Amino acid sequence: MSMQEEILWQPGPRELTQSAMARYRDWLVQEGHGPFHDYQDLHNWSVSHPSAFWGSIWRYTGVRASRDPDQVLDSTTMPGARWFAGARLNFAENLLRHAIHGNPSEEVVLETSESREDRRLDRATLLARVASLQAWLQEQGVTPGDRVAGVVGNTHEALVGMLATTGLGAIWSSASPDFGVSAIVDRFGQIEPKVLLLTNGYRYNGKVFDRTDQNRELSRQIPGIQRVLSLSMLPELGHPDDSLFVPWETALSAYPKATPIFEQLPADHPVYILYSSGTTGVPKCIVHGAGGMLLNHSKELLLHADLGAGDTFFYFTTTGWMMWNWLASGLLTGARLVLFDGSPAHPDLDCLWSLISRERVTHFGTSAKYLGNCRKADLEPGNTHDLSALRALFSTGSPLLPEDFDWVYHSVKADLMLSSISGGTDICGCFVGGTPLLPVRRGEIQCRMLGVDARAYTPDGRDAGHDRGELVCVTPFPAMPVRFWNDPDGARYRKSYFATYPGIWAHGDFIQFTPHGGAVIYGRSDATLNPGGVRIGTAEIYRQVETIAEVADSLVVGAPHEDGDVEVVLFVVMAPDQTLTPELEKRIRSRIRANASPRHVPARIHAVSQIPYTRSGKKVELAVARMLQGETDAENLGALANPESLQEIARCLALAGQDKSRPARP
Ligand SMILES: CC(=O)CC(=O)O
Repeated sequence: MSMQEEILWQPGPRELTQSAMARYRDWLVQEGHGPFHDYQDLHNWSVSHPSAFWGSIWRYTGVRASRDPDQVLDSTTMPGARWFAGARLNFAENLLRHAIHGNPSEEVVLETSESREDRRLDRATLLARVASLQAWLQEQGVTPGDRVAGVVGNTHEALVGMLATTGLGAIWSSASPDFGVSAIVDRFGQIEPKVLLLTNGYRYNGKVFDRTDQNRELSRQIPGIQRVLSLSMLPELGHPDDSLFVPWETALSAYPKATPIFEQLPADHPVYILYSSGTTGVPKCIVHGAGGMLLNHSKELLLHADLGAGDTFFYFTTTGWMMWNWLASGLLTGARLVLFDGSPAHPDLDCLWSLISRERVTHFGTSAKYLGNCRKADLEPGNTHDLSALRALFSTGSPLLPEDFDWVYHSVKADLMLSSISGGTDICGCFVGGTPLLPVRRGEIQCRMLGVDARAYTPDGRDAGHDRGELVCVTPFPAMPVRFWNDPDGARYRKSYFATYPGIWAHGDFIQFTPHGGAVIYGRSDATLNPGGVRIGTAEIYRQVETIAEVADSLVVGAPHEDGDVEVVLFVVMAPDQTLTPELEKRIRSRIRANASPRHVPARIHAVSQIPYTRSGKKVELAVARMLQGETDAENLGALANPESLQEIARCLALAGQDKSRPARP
C-alpha cells in the first residue's frame, strides 16, 4: 500500500508560535536546550535526553508535590526503570489544582445523560463532593492501596468517585454498565474492591436497562466488598433492600462540611487499574502509577492536544475505555469537561454535533468508527451546526480511514487540528498522535509523541525504518504500567511486553513510520478483537459459548470489515448429533450480549468440524485472522497439530462470501 501524503491542514501562525507546544519549545531554548528547527528536532532531543525531557515536563507543567524527586529516572533498563524517586505527591490534588486555586464559581463539568436532566458543577461543588465522598469512604475503612471500583456511566459521580478515591491514595477502576455480570466479575473479582459504585440502571438509545438484579449478583460474586454505593440514575428502580447498599445521596449528605484529603505518596503509587483484552484467560489487571499518568497526560493534553484554561473538552467514551481516564485528566489543564452518557445515535446521529455546538466545545474526541458512521450517513455538521469554537478533533480505537480524514475537513471544518491518536490501555496514553506544529496528512497520524522512542521493528529485532513492523518502544517512558495486579514476580508483565524483544517494549500493533515522521497503523499484530474500538479478548467469548451444551468447541477472530472496523467471526464445532440452527445462533448471540457486552456479539457464526490447535494445545486464532486478511502464515501452519482444519475454515469462508443473506452486523 502506498503511503498517503496529501496535506489537508497546515498549522497557522497561532499554532506555530502561540500554541502550548510552541511556548514550551521556546521555554526550553531559554533554559539552554535546542535550538529546535522543527518538531522532529524537538522529538529527537526528548528521546535522547529522557531525564532532561521528563524533568522539564515536571517543571513546565507545574506538578504539585510536597517533595520534588531526587532523580527523574534511575536507569534506562526495561522493565525496571524507576521514575521520580523520592517525590511525594497526590494525583487528584494535581487534577484538582484549578478547582483548589482558581475561581470557585467557574463551571468545570457539564454532564449530559440520556437517563436524566443535565447537571452542571462549578469548581467549588466538585471539590465539596469529592471531600464528602472521601469522608464516607474513610468511614468504610478505605485507606491507601485499597480498591474502589465503579460500574457507572460517564456521569459526574464517576469523576467524583475517581478523584475521591485517588485523593485518599486508593486505586480506582471502572467498567461500563453495559458489561454483563461475568465480564465484570472477571475484572473486579481479581482486584477485590472494598467499595463498589453501581448504577441502578440507565437509559440507552431510548430504552431502559434495569441493573438491580445484576447489582445484587455482583455484590454476591465479587469478593472483598464492604459496601455498595448505589446510584439512582433511574429513581423509579429504587435501591435493593439490603444494608450492604447505601444510596449515593445518603453517603454524601452525611459529610456536608468535609474538606478534601490528598495523601502524599510516591510517584509510582498506583492510581488506576485497567484491563487488557484477556486473550489467554481472564483479563490482565494493568496498574498505572500517579507520576506516570500525571506527567504523560500533562504532556499529551497540554502540549500535543493544546488544551488549556478557557477550553471545553468532550471525549465521547464510556468509563470502561481508557479514553475516560484521558478525558478526566483534562482537568489538569484547567479546561471544562463535557461528560456524555448515552447513545451517540439517540435521537439521531446529529446529537453529538448539537452538543458540541450548544456547549461551544473546543476539543472533541471520538472513535474512528463514529466518524465513519457520520460519513456514511452523509452528515454535514459544519453546515448544519455552529462549530466555530471547535479547534481540535481526536480519533482513536481503530485506524482512521483516509476517507474519514477527507470527510472531517470537508464536512466538519477546514481549519481544525485532526489528531488521529494511538496507544492504548497498556500505557493509558499514546505512542503516536497529533501536534500543533506539523501539517495533517491524509490517512496519517502526525507524529511520535514527545519522550516516546517508538519504532517499527522487524520480526528479528531490527529497526524496520520506514517499512511496516511491530510497534516497539526502545527506551522507558513513565506511562508504562508500574506492574500487573496479582503478578508478584512480574512474570506476566514481562511476558506481555518484553517477550518478543528482550529489553524492548513490544506493543502488538503493526505500524509504519513515514519519512516525514508520521505513522500509519495497520491494526493489531496479534489476534485480539477490536470491534467498535473496544478491545475484546477471545477468552471472554469462549467462556460464554463453550458453556452452551450444543457447542463442543469454538474459535473467534476479528475480521476486517469494509468500513475499516472489525467484525467478530465465530467458528463452532457442534456437539455430537447437534446442528447449528438459526435458533441456536440467536441463543449464542443473546448469551454473549447478556454476559459479556453487545460489542462481543459475533456478526457471523460458522459450524466447522474442528478448530485448529498448535502442537502444544493452543487454539490458533492468529492463523485464521491472517487468513481473513488474505494472508497465510507458513510458520504458524508448521506449528499446527491439525493444519487441515484451516483449509476447512477457508472453504467455509469462501462459501460465506458468496452468501449474500448473511446477517447484518450487530
Ligand atoms: C489511545 C488509544 O489507542 C485508545 C485505544 O484505541 O484503545
